[in-house]
Amino acid sequence: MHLTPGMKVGLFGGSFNPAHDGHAHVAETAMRRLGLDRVVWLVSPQNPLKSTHEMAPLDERLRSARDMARMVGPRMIVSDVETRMGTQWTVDTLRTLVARHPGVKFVWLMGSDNLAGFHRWRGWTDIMRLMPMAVIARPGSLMDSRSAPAAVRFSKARVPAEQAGLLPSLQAPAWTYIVAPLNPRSSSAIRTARNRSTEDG
Ligand SMILES: Nc1ncnc2c1ncn2[C@@H]1O[C@H](COP(=O)(O)OP(=O)(O)OP(=O)(O)O)[C@@H](O)[C@H]1O
Ligand SMILES: O=C(O)c1ccc[n+]([C@@H]2O[C@H](COP(=O)([O-])O)[C@@H](O)[C@H]2O)c1
Repeated sequence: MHLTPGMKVGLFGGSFNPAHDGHAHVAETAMRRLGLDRVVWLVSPQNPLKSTHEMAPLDERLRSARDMARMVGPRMIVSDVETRMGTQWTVDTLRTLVARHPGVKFVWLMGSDNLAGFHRWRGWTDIMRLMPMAVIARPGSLMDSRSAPAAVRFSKARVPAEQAGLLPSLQAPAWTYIVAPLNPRSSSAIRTARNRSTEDG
């Protein structure tokens, strides 16, 4: 992936099983609100906290992410770097990318459902100290964003959403919670609908 020093780059990890317009919404919202030059869709070999059941092969998920990212625009990059690195842990991925791309201003992007369980991720406090983070609100997980253990632990590092444009240039830990217009799509709902239509017919 071609990134140059000074670029503001969102890192957007996901299973993308399959990709959908909720993902496009996260990438587009982050790009606009944070003023990002690029968003890298990191297609995960396997989320360590998710079941392997129903996980489509990587090639299929990469294709799905590429099709959706193309619709967002030319600033999107879809990457299988985690598979090539042989890691499924975000903290390892982020450490490697920071080391490989000196001077790039990275921001970790995720939906608000992941904020609730973020304290169960390996090395989560290290992730918070590695790069700023932007959380995009998602229906069904609109818990008070102040009550997640990660939000409590890093409450002093929270930046108001109105100042999200500053985030890529801030020293970590720094994070924001963006309540954009909500998008209800989920990969699991798409898989359920597909399975139902196969059974029906
Ligand atoms: N509709 C949405 N609104 C906000 N964030 C979303 C939305 N859909 C996915 N995300 C975020 O995108 C990232 C990747 O999500 P993922 O690929 O697991 O899709 P998913 O729809 O959550 O999948 P599943 O339903 O199988 O759990 C996660 O950080 C997730 O929170
Ligand atoms: O590193 C971890 O402990 C960890 C635990 C859960 C999820 N993640 C990452 O979070 C991102 C979103 O995952 P998912 O399955 O919700 O799309 C994806 O990049 C995963 O690798 C990472």
